[in-house]
Amino acid sequence: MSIRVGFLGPEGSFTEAAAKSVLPTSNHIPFPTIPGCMEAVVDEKVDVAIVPVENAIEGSVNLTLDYLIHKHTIPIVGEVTIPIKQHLLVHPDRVSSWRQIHDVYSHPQAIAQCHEFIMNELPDATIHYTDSTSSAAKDLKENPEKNAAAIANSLAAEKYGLTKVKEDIHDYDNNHTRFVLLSHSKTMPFQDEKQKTTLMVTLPSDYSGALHQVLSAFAWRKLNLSKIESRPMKTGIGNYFFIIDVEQEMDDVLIPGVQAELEALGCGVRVLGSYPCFLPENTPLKNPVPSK
Ligand SMILES: O=C(O)C(=O)Cc1ccccc1
Repeated sequence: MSIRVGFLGPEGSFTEAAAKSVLPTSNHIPFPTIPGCMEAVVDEKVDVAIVPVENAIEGSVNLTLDYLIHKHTIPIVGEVTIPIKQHLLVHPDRVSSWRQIHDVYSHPQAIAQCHEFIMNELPDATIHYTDSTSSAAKDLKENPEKNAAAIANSLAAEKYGLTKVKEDIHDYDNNHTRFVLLSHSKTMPFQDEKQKTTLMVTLPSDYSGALHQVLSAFAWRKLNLSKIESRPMKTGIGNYFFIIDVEQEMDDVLIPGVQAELEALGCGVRVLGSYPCFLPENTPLKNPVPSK
């Protein structure tokens, strides 16, 4: 039986593209929201959920991080990173009059990735946030009377019969999004050379130099970190969780050693997952260095 993969839908979202790049032969099932997608794993409606976690222009997807930290402890079992190209889509009847549109609909991350474009080209338009880019596109198809545009990808344009009036409207070229796969089943049918382990760390209160000591535990073991992010514990100003990505898989010595050292300092440590990182072919993550 093929794996049931829940993704942030409806069809035509970037998350669907990410899901199909890493698990092409699975049964892909759309869910309207990021929390809904995660709940589907908890309720065993799907075997894996795939949700966006970080964008190269806009940074972390806080809804995903907070849900992972506060609501459900579903292990991260994989990561996939894909290029993101945002386009301005309108109903075919509005192609020649797109500069007169009143409303722009999209996911908050997409709106933020196209902030300069909107400011320069559609300064008077009202912004409306949607649960996904594809739901914005679907809504335009279903309501052709709206004098509006959606920001979404080519798949959504095709799927919902909309016209791309401006292509590649994201403000920076090197636009990528990282998605995580969440599942209670440990093995996923893909492998990659690159592995990561994500830890969530809380610091003891009133302890000077605590974060420095946390980082030292990784540094002297020569464990490379690719990301450190703080999120509020939601218990009061100044209380944070630190989410730390280590560039290696869980082992028997080094990461357990970090964990023991941090716990001895009074920190709380939770392993959110140790997983392979999938990069579809021809996905350079950085702009090429210009030749002299
Ligand atoms: O809304 C989508 O299509 C998503 O999959 C979330 C998202 C939004 C913007 C950039 C990358 C992913």
